[in-house]
Amino acid sequence: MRPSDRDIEQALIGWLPRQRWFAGKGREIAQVEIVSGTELSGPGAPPGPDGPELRHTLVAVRQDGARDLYQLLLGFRHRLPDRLRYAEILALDGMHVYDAAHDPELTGVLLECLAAETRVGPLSFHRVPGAQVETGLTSLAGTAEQSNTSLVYGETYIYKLFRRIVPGVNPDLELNLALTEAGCRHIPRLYGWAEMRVADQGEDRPATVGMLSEFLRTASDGWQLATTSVRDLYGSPAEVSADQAGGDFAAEAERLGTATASVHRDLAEAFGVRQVPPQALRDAAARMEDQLDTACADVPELARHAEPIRAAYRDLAELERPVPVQRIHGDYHLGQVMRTDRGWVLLDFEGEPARTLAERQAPAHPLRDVAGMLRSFEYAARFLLSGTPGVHHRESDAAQRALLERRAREWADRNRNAFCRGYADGGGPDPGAHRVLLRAFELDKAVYEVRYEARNRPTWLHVPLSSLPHLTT
Ligand SMILES: Nc1ncnc2c1ncn2[C@@H]1O[C@H](COP(=O)(O)OP(=O)(O)O)[C@@H](O)[C@H]1O
Ligand SMILES: O=P(O)(O)O[C@H]1O[C@H](CO)[C@@H](O[C@H]2O[C@H](CO)[C@@H](O)[C@H](O)[C@H]2O)[C@H](O)[C@H]1O
Repeated sequence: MRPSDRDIEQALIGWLPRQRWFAGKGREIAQVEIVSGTELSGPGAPPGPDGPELRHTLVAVRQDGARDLYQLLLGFRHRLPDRLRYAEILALDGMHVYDAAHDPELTGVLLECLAAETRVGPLSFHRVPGAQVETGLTSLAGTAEQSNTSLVYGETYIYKLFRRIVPGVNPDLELNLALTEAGCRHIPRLYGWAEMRVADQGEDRPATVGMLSEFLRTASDGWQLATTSVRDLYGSPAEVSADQAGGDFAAEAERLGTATASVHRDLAEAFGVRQVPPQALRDAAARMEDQLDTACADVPELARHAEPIRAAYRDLAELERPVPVQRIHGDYHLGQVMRTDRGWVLLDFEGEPARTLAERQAPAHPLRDVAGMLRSFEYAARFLLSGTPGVHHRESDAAQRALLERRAREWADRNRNAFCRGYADGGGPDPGAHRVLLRAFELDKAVYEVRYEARNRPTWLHVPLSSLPHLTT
C-alpha cells in the first residue's frame, strides 16, 4: 500500500529544501500540502505487480505566509534499485516514494503523452503544429545547477520540467512559441509543451508545467567556452595579450552580440515595441534604489559601494527622453547561450527566477539583456581570481595578483567591446550611445547578483562584489 498523502507531505518538508531547484531555501516550511495528484503510469508504462508507478503531483508549500506551488513526479516502488537511492523521498511499510524524474522506466510516459496530445485530469499535453514527437527514448535527468529539472531523451529532446509553478503561460514557452513562429534560428526547435489547470483566486487557470525542445547534442555552452578562453589567457606568458592568446573569444562574443540583436528584433516584431515616457525611468531608478537598500541590508559589504551606485541611478532618473521597451530575455548570461554548428542559440527565456510572473513578462529596454551579458563577461573573467578552485596563486604574491587583475580587465573589456559591436552591427541600439542607461542596468544587475550569490552560492559572492569598484568609477 502507498503511504498516505499526509506521510508524503511530512517527508517533503525535509526533502524539498535539499533540492537545488527549490526556491524557498533558508525559510522555514510551515506546511506542505498535496493539491493535485494524477496517475500517469500507462498506457505507455503499465505498472507491473511490483510497480513502478508514477503520480504527477502538485504541492503547495507555505513559508512566511506565502504559498508557492511546486511540480513533482512521484515514483512508487516496492523495491528501490540502488541507482535510484539518491532520489528517495520516503520509505514506509515496504513502499518507496521517490523523485521519478530520475527514473527512465517512468519518464517515457511524458513523451507518449506529448506525442498523443493526451488530456488526463488537470493535465494536457500539446504538440507544436506540424511537429512530430518520437516515443520510446530513454531519459536522463540533467545534473546542472538549475532552477528546474531537465530530462534529456536519447540525444533528441530535452524536456524542461518546470518546478515552481505559477498560473499563466511561462515566458519561456510564450517567447519560444513566438520565436518559433517568427522562424528565428537562434533558439532550439520547439516540439511541444504540457500545462495543467490550477486554482487561482477562485478560478481554474492553465499553468505551463513542461516544455519539449530539440536537444542541442553537439553544442557547448557559452560559460564553458568563455572560461576556457580566460584560463588560456591566464596560463599564457605575461607578455601575451588577450588578442594574441590562442583561445581568444572576441570573435565569438561579437557573433553572440549579433545573434542577440536578431532575437531582440524578432521579439519586437512578435510582441511590439512601445515608447515609455521619462517618468518610467524615474520609476525604474526608484525601484533600483529600493533593490539596493534591500541588498545592503542583506549583504552589508555592499554598503561601501552604495553612494556611486545611487549616483548612477540619479543620472538615469534625469534622462529626459522617452525610451523604447519590448519583450526581452530577462536573465541573460553566458550560461543561457550555446554555440552550435548553426551559430549561437539562446535558452531559458523565463526571466530572473525570483521575480513575479508579471515582472518577468513586463517589457523592458533591450539594453537590459546587453547589460546581463556584459556582467557575465565580468564574471567569466573574475571568478578564477580568488576564492574558487581552478587557479592556484599565493595570496601574498602581489605581482601575480596584479597581473591576473590586469588580465581579467583586459579580457572582460575586449569581449564586452566585441559583443557591443556585434549587437550594434546586428541592428540593436548602440550600447556606446546609451552609457547612462547601460551603466544603471549593469549596476542593477550587479546588485541582484550580490543578493543571488549571498543566498545561493556564498563562495561566489566575491565575484560581483569585487567587480563593483570598476563599475562605480
Ligand atoms: N536545448 C538544449 N540542448 C542542450 N542543452 C540544453 C538545452 N536547453 C538547456 N540545456 C542545458 O541545460 C541547462 C539548463 O537549462 P535552462 O533552460 O537554463 O534551465 P533552468 O531554467 O533550469 O536554469 C543549460 O545551461 C544547458 O546547459
Ligand atoms: O540560470 P538561472 O536562470 O538559474 O539564473 C540564475 O543563476 C545564475 C547562475 O547559475 C546567475 O548567473 C550569475 O552567475 C553566472 C555564472 O554562473 C554568470 O554568468 C552570470 O552573469 C551571473 O549573473 C543568474 O544571475 C541567476 O538569475
